[in-house]
Amino acid sequence: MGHAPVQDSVEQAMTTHPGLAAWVAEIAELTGPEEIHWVDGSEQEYAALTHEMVEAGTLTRLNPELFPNSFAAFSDPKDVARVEGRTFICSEKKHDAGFTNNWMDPAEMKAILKDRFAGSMRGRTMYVIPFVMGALDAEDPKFGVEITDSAYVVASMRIMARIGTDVLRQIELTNAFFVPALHSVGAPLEPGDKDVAWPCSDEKWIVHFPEERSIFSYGSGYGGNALLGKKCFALRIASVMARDEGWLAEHMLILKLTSPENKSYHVAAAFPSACGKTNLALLDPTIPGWKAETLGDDINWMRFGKEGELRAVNPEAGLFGVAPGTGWSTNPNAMAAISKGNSIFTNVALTDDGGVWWEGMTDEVPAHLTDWRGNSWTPASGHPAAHPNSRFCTPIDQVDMLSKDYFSPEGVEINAILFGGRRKTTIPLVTQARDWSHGIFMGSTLSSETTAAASGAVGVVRRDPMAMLPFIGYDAGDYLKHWLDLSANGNQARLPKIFLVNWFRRTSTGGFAWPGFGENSRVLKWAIERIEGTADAVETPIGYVPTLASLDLSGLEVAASDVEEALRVVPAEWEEELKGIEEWYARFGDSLPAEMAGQLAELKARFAAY
Ligand SMILES: Nc1nc2c(ncn2[C@@H]2O[C@H](COP(=O)(O)OP(=O)(O)OP(=O)(O)O)[C@@H](O)[C@H]2O)c(=O)[nH]1
Ligand SMILES: O=C([O-])CC(=O)C(=O)O
Ligand SMILES: [Mn+2]
Repeated sequence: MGHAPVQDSVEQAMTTHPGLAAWVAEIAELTGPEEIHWVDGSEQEYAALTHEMVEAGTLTRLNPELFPNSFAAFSDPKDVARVEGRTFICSEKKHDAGFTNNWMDPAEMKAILKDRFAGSMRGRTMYVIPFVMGALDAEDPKFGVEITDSAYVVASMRIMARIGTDVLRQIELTNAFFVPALHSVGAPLEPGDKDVAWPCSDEKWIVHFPEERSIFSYGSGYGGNALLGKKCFALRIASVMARDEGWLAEHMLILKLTSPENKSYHVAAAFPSACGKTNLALLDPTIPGWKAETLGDDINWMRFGKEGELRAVNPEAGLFGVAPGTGWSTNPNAMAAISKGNSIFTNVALTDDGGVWWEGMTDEVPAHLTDWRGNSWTPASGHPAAHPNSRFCTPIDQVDMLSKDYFSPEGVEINAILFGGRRKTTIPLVTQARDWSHGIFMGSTLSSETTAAASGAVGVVRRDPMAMLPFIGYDAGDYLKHWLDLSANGNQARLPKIFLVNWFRRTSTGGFAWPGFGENSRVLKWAIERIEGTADAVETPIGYVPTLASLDLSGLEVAASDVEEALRVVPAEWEEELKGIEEWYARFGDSLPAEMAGQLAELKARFAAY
């Protein structure tokens, strides 16, 4: 049963933190691994782990001349995305999970988890990963420890977060609280069993206990299901910490823009999964004289500073980006970062010379590939070579345009917040909110067509408040109230201006009305000119929309009529939209803040008078 070595390793006292030592011993006893490995985060350890995974067939080493120190992994075809239907918020009271979350009684859930995790690591190594989200020298560093039986998770966590011995020593030194995050792929090995390249279970449980701030993830090895510092901690658990401690944990990129006049601004933007955060975060502006630098591409922790200004930090250390659509023409900054190597790719296609490829990477499609399922592929195969949710996992410090402020624990002052979704109709390219409260309303009614980032149907319009629908760790109405209450304490004159954007509107002939990507710099320029009070706009019932002349379209090879289509406010479309918003707000019941109900009533009144 391997119990003796487990006890030995625990007693070799890898930590002086009594709570951590006890938790590790308890989990080892429950899950029964063959050995325990305390992750030190070193380069040697990474080299050894990736080497072992290559030997085991979990990783393919890429051609070092193309992608140095880089690997490709291929998941089980049933384990390719976050599983929202299997994700739970187990608060003591059902109401505290709200209508947007799956809930189960904590005691009932604990019993199920205990049963699933019992013996779940048999025949495997149990890794203990101390990690911190955000800076280790932050005023109040947010620690976690992930226990996992997946070496792929260890290697990926090393890219995505600060992990290892330095973090462990700091946890011990300050006797810090840490979020216990337990992960198992749920595929124990019995003596004589041969392992598979991507072990996982058909049954998946992604479970959060917000009151005790703990995470249990069973059955999946993929992305946000398994790299527990990311969505589970830095959004779901952190959103609850943020509510209790007076800050915000958001699904937002952070971007710094500098104008030709050398004035700098910081933009935060919340778009649902696979709706353009990484791309906007790594923006390559097409308008002359503007400079963009990135601070973050997925998660943003914000708090009010001493002067009541809203400050943002990115708690992550890597990019876990959607591969398809990331190419030299659309996102050269991401491509340059990836090309430096030190990356793990998951579910992309392999080229015959040992590199990787995905749809949209190059204009020219290779004549032959090995697709993500390991089959020989040609352009005639009739299906994509890379999975639509295939990902690159790359250290953020390989991004040439990384702002030096990324490393500052104080973060940067946010001047503008964008909310955006993927909508074929209705939502204009950009709309400025009338004021802060109206901006929160825009965020609370944000909608988007579903994508491959979560399992389930793709292309269905759903409401996604602040792009946080799958990530709010408590009641959604209380979450809106928290935004409103918190910002009331901020310096009102310095609150960011809020904008709603949609890069994905279609023309009547079906194509994208707006070219997107680097051209989105034109929209950001307009937003900044609105902050400065210099750009024109039309006041519509939904907010301020650019006049055609107020957008800088110089050098843009797009028909003015397409841009006009992108900007239109069509009352018939809004009649439908208002119905959707009403249905959405009805679902909040009593917990909808009155201020938001008031915003909806005002919007309806403005349309009635339009
Ligand atoms: N048409 C169009 N497509 C875009 C634009 N920006 C991003 N995309 C595409 O949208 C998809 C997802 O973009 P990402 O930037 O990776 O999305 P994300 O929000 O970071 O996604 P997550 O990592 O899942 O949170 C990719 O296929 C992109 O090519 C744009 O401005 N216009
Ligand atoms: O969590 C993941 O698997 C990837 C991601 O960033 C998202 O879905 O928003
Ligand atoms: Mn994301």
